[in-house]
Amino acid sequence: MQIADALRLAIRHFNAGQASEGAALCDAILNVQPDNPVANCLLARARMRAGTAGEARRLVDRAKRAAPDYPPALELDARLLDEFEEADREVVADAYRRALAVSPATSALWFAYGNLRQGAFGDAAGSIVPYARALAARPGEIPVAMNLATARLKLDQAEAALALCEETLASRPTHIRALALKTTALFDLGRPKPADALTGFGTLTRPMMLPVPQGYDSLEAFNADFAEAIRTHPRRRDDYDPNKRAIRGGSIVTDLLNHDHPAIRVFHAALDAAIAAYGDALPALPGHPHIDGRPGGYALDVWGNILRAEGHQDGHIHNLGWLSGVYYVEMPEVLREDDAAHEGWIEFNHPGYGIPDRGTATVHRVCPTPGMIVLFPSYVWHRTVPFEGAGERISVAFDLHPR
Ligand SMILES: O=C(O)CCC(=O)C(=O)O
Ligand SMILES: [Fe+2]
Repeated sequence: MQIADALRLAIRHFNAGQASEGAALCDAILNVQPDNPVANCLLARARMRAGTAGEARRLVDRAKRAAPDYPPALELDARLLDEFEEADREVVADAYRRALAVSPATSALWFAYGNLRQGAFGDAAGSIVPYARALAARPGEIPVAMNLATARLKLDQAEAALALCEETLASRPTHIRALALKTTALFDLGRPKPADALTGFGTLTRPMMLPVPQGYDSLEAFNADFAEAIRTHPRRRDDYDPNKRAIRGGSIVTDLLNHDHPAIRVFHAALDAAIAAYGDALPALPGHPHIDGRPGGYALDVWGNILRAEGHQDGHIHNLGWLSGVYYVEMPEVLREDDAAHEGWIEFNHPGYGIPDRGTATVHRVCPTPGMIVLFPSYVWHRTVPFEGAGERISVAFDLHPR
């Protein structure tokens, strides 16, 4: 087989998801032509996908030496520096600029460069043009539109942010991030009424009490067992990635229900009952994205949070859910209904992810008590207020993933 034919076949394999066949062909080509830039880059991309970045780096460097302006080599070089090698942000920025000079119509490169400006550089203004170029190359690309809307909100350009949200919602009316950013844009623009209608405090966002789980006389007795189950859970850990979790200080328990403990078993049924009661009480609001987005079935993702003094949750939303909620298991002494500082409370409508709170949002707060469950659409921003003093604040949060 000619080299050119072998490369075509390798590309066909990769495109069909047959990575090992594609890689075997690239290996064979590189045995004959070790510097072949196409084979080196194809294989490097496969290695990067598989997470073996060191191997990818060796292949990319070889491609770059053989063909310094070969666009895929420059693109892979930038992505390796950015995503795997923890390179200095200036080095990464240079690499993206070099890659963009030879591939000025590659949406993914502009998107990645915009994310570098907004993220590592904290330069929202510098991310606008890259995101706009990304959208020009791929109109309507939702992740780009959402990151651009986020940058617009940081720059106090709520009108432009709102337009981006509406554009996304036109094709995806229940898109969680678009609804969250839209809420903030509306508050920023001094239009609290439609924003409040999205949050629906008292109807869509509301506290209720958990029905007493089977086999227990009271929520108090249940919470004592449940707290013990959470504290001793085999997946309790402190070493979570702060880029992936909103919790600051404290421990988490992932996949909480997946552990054989009597309190966990009965909690699941009580939670399902509470969710069903929430659904039964939902108002008829035709055209409302939370109501229209109600799924026929759902899967539960449940995790635990153990916070100590000064621990808290930054403002966030739950991108994968339809409905989210928090059940309160054990609260420190300091939490009180009459606390003007709201220590340890949950607060709604303060945005997160670096989006400023311009003081125009309708902030709702709930003082959690053990046995309480607070439910809210997954697009409603929420955070917790840090608290001082002794004791642990144990909550169990969950998402309903549409199915
Ligand atoms: O503990 C709380 O009040 C909030 C928890 C939360 O928002 C979460 O775990 O996602
Ligand atoms: Fe949350």
